[in-house]
Formats: sequence, structure tokens, C-alpha cells
Amino acid sequence: MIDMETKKIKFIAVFICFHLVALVANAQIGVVTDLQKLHAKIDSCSANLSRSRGPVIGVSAYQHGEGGSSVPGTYINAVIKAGGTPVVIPVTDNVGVISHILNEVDGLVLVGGEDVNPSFYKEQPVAELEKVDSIRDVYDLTLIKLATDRKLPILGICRGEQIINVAFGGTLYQDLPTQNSSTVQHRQTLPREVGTHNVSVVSGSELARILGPGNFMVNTFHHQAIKDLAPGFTVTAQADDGVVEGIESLKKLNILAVQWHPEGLVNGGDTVMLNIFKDLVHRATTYKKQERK
Ligand SMILES: N[C@@H](CCC(=O)NCCCC(=O)O)C(=O)O
Repeated sequence: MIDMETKKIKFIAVFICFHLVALVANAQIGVVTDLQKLHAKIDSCSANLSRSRGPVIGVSAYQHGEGGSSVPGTYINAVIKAGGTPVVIPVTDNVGVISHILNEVDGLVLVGGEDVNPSFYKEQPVAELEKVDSIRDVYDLTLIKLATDRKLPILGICRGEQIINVAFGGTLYQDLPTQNSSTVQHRQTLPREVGTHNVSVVSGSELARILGPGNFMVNTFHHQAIKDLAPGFTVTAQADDGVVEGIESLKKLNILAVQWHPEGLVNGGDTVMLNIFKDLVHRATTYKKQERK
């Protein structure tokens, strides 16, 4: 018969072990310049580290240099802080490669970048259209098609929100200042860790459940925005001038997107905006259990 005292000791022992594993799971090696010390640090991490990390989150990239791919570290760090395991998806037009990678991830982040070619929403380019990367457009649209075929959870950020809208039949203002001028500045010069304009989150939306209802100061780095909302989506946040700042899919799809950069605010210590990434990790964890068993 195990008496109460023994039960208490066992509970405390399990509690301490759990927190030790959680601490080790976030172990960072830091800067080491001696090979033996580096190997010792790696070995000191628990063998079951990979099992204690969260779902694998694919992160889209920019084309960089001669056919290279890159993504700002703020996106990567926000996924890690939220408990996910980020993997950068190389920019390629090889559908087999993208398909193979999406078979191995549990969620997807579509990051920011260049203007979307207006041909994808059947418009002629205006003079104020900025840099377009047609290979990046095809890559992002391929990611969206293959990810939604798999019912993968998606988080779109800035350009990511815009190209999701285009992918499902919506359109964009090609240049806000000339096509939808307002007093709200949508391109800040202050660092991305600083919010510079207000957004109102629509109560009853998933975004309101994630952030809480009401108003938030967000950062802003865009001159385009959603004009006609794609069918099957709803607006979840707007700036004071009515510019769409958040959308989410209705029913079947599993897509949430924002025009601002929560990863930049997270980089400045914003724990409320971290909840946007924690929501993606939660959705990815559910996907992993239900769709990839
Ligand atoms: N070109 C579009 C989208 C702008 C955008 O994604 N900005 C962020 C770039 C930096 C980053 O990826 O963090 C527009 O101007 O509206």
C-alpha cells in the first residue's frame, strides 16, 4: 500500500523532471569556438529533444541572389517562441519538391515580399506598381494550392495575406496612396518592433479569439492591400481608414492572415501578437494528430 507521503514525493519528482525536460528542450548552444566543447554541449541535450519540440511549420522564402532563398530571422524566431519547429521552404517551381516538403509539415507561414503580378487578378499594371518577382508569385501560389489541397493550417503575413486573397479570386489595390488615399500611413519608417497605426479586430472572429476583441497598434510596411475580398473569406481586422488588415477563411479551409507583421512585434517582446503564432502551432498540432496519423 503506497502511503500519501510516497505519492507526494513521486508527484514532485515527476513535476521536476517535466520542467527539466522543458528547459532542455529549449536548450540553445550559443557561441562556442572549441569543437570538443561544442560536441559536449550537443550531447548534453537530451536525446529525446526532437520529441519535445512542437509541430513542423513550413516557412516560405524570398528569392535571394543567384537562385537562393532567404527569410528574415524574425519569422523563424516567432515560430520557435510559439513552440513550433520551422523549416524554410526553398523558392522553386519544382512542384514535386514543394509537394514532398508539404507532405512532411504540419502548418505553413507565407511571409512578406514583393508586389503580386496584377495579371493574377486580371488587371493591367499601374505606374506605381513596384517590384514583381514572377517566380516568387508562382512559388507562393503553388504552396497555397498544394497546402489547401492537404487542408494544412496556413498563416499569411503582409504579402502572404495579399496573395492568399488573389489565390482565391480576390483583387488588390496596386497602390494605396494613389488608389485609396487616406491619412493613415501604411508604410512606417520606425523599426518593425513598433506599432504605428490602429487596427480594429472584428468581434466573433478567430482573430478576436486569439488576440482578444478591440483595438491594437500594429506595425506596417505595405503600399498594396486587399480591394475585393475573395469568396469564402471574411474580414477580421481593419485600419481606421477601412483598409483590410486581417482575413480568415470560412468553414472548410484553415487559413488566417494579417496585413501587419506580428513577428516584428514579437521580436520586440509583444506577447499578445505571439498568440497569432501560438494559434498556428495549435492548429498544426491538431492537423498532425488528425490528418497525419
Ligand atoms: N509588396 C506588398 C507586400 C509588402 C510586404 O510584404 N512587406 C514586408 C516586407 C518585409 C518582410 O517580409 O518582412 C506591398 O507593398 O503591399
